[in-house]
Amino acid sequence: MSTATGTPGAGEWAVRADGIGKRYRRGWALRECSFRLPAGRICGLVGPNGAGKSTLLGLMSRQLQPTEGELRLFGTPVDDPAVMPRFAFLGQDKPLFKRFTVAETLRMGGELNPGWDMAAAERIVRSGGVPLDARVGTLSGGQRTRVGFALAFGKRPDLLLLDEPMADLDPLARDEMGTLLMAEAVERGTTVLMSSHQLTEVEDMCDFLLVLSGGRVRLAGSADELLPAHTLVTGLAPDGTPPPELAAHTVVEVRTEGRQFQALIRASGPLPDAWSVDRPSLEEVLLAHLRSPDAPALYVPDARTAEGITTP
Ligand SMILES: Nc1ncnc2c1ncn2[C@@H]1O[C@H](COP(=O)(O)OP(=O)(O)OP(=O)(O)O)[C@@H](O)[C@H]1O
Repeated sequence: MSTATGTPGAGEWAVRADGIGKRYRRGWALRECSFRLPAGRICGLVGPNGAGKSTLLGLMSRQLQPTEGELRLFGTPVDDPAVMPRFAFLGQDKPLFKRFTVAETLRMGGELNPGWDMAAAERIVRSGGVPLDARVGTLSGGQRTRVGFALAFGKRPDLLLLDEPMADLDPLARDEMGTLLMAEAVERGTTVLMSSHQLTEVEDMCDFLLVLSGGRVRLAGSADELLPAHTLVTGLAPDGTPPPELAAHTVVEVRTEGRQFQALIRASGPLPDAWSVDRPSLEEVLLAHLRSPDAPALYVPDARTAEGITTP
């Protein structure tokens, strides 16, 4: 609920992280992560291998405990058992009992989860033509993923945490599961946080983005705001080096090829007329940030916690 002042109430943030960090024996996997994710969004969690995505999802799904900082789901601290019914987690390996039939698996879901929606779970399984009497061990990877989705959605979570759940699917099954995921999430207003290395999938499905690199947040915000903040500029680099005028802007990435440069920037003022200016695609913005892990971070206001995060 919004308050009278229009400030969102605590429950409107599906996730709120204040300075969270996670240290393993080898070192920090996540450090000083502060962001918030508004409820009802489909958020892509993007970052190179080892960026900390699984660790972050592990903290949110209570499989790991933060070393520092505070994490809240819908305003409730994540270590409070009251958050348990509010989220469901689905990872790459689906922990299903191979000897159970699909029907038995869904029944077990019902026994473990008080608000279980058997009709929704069966609909997801049936729409993929997965026989209810088949043993889970005999299903294909794609069919098992569908059963995993049925278990996750049957729980009727407010927050669905997905750690590359579609990585083992063929393009057709991926597309089907993506459509199913969006339809179910939109119908119920479920917040989804989904890690993926497939940038086109992120571009197609997600309206909010969280980009991690080296255990830190690099981009956080709605695609609608992050995208227009970036500009792709191209121009001449006569001596093979980027022009000094770039220094007036926040440069995410600059590349030169022969006597030309191309840069993804966040413009701080007018650009030289000699440069050609384009709007980048979301994939171009994401790729540039993945290639330039040290580029200055950007949080749009909705994603910013009250703590002073400085953004260029
Ligand atoms: N159980 C663990 N013990 C020690 N170090 C770990 C453990 N899990 C992850 N790490 C380290 O923490 C860092 C972040 O790993 P994490 O799996 O969270 O990244 P990721 O973004 O999910 O990567 P990927 O895209 O490869 O799945 C890496 O350096 C990794 O080696």
